[in-house]
Amino acid sequence: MFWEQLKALNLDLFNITSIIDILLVAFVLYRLALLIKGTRAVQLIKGLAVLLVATALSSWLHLYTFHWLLRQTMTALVVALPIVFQPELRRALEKLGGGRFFATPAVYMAEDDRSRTVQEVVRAACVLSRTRTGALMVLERTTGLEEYMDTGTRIEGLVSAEFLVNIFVPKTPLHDGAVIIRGDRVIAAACVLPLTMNADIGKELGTRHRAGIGITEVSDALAVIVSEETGTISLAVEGVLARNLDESTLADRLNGALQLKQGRSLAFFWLRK
Ligand SMILES: Nc1ncnc2c1ncn2[C@@H]1O[C@H](COP(=O)(O)OP(=O)(O)OP(=O)(O)O)[C@@H](O)[C@H]1O
Repeated sequence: MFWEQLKALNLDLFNITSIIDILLVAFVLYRLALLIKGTRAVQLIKGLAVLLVATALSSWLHLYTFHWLLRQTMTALVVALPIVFQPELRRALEKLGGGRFFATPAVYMAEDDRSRTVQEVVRAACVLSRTRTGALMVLERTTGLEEYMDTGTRIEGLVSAEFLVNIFVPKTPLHDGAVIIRGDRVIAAACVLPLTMNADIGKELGTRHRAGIGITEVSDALAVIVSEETGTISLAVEGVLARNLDESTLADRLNGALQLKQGRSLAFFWLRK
């Protein structure tokens, strides 16, 4: 039936294969873009694009010596890149082998699973707040946070409030640093995050809050911070810190921020389901 419809549309096998080909390439490029977004590989790709354009232009304008110089630089880069980016390449290959290339970020999860994750994170934050236990929980959205996960200890356990509370118990091995959550999994704990350099942030805020804000400046992640000193719960989004949140406000904001932005990657969302 489907086949006949396609024939009626005058599409031959070559065209169908081409469509599949294009879709596959688009899918792989999209996943790669997600993987490198927010990492130092982005700068590298921008640099390479500039070099490529300059090489093409120099050839077109017959600037032979300059063109020769650029070509030599490109050749040297092809040799140097695998060495410089060895950790990133290894990580990408490990992911591919471990099936994590296809892991689902929370924004692409089914509504029920996502709200369960939010519920558990909020419950953990409230318990930690009551007991004045310092905590930093990062929820990955579309930017890959692999490089920060690698600074901590891999866990890959299902998110639950009890589990999260347990991680932040003082003097236990994983309590220092941040927990990073992808979808419904705690991927890593004791992770080191970049500190914000924003001078406008209150002097009373220490490194936990600065690290929480910092990660949201270099990625689209969300950071839930519980203060050890005051027990207050804060949420950092896109470099902005909302402080003193109560349970329902935190849940609303997390749910809102994790919802798939309208019109964004709906085809991919469908693929994930
Ligand atoms: N770069 C970082 N990445 C992740 N966690 C960090 C980082 N720097 C500090 N931390 C965490 O923050 C803790 C220190 O918090 P600090 O008291 O300086 O911050 P704070 O913002 O004042 O928070 P609190 O209100 O809980 O005291 C460290 O023990 C560590 O767990």
